Amino acid sequence: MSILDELYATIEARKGADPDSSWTAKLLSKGPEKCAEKFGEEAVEAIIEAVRNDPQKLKSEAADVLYHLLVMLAARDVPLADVLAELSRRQGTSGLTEKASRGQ
Ligand SMILES: N=c1c2ncn([C@@H]3O[C@H](COP(=O)(O)OP(=O)(O)OP(=O)(O)O)[C@@H](O)[C@H]3O)c2ncn1[C@@H]1O[C@H](COP(=O)(O)O)[C@@H](O)[C@H]1O
Repeated sequence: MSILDELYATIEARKGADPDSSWTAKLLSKGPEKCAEKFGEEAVEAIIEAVRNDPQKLKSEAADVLYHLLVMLAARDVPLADVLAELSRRQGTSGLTEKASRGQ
């Protein structure tokens, strides 16, 4: 099991837990829209560090982005396995082919 699988399982286990007992439970209790908003904030923070070219801070912000992506997926009951399967499906196909298949 990868660290992402383990983290997703931990996040899933926090659903319905006492919001005072865990940051994840508290965030999930605020609903999927709040989880999405939080993901957006963390993504912007990562973008800022990438533009500033601060690799140490970018590493930390990227970890926050991954964590909040998993919380957002869990909040909408989208299994991490489905996202990984989609990435697997795309393996070996050109990014240009992928873009064309979406009509872009
Ligand atoms: N990876 C993380 C992780 N990354 C970031 N965060 C939290 O996400 C929050 C985001 O930081 P912010 O400064 O934006 O949050 P804030 O200012 O406190 O909140 P706002 O008022 O801005 O909404 C911080 O409080 C971090 O602690 C995380 N919280 C939990 N995890 C993982 O989730 C597991 C379960 O955590 P709990 O649910 O807290 O037990 C942990 O063992 C970790 O592995």
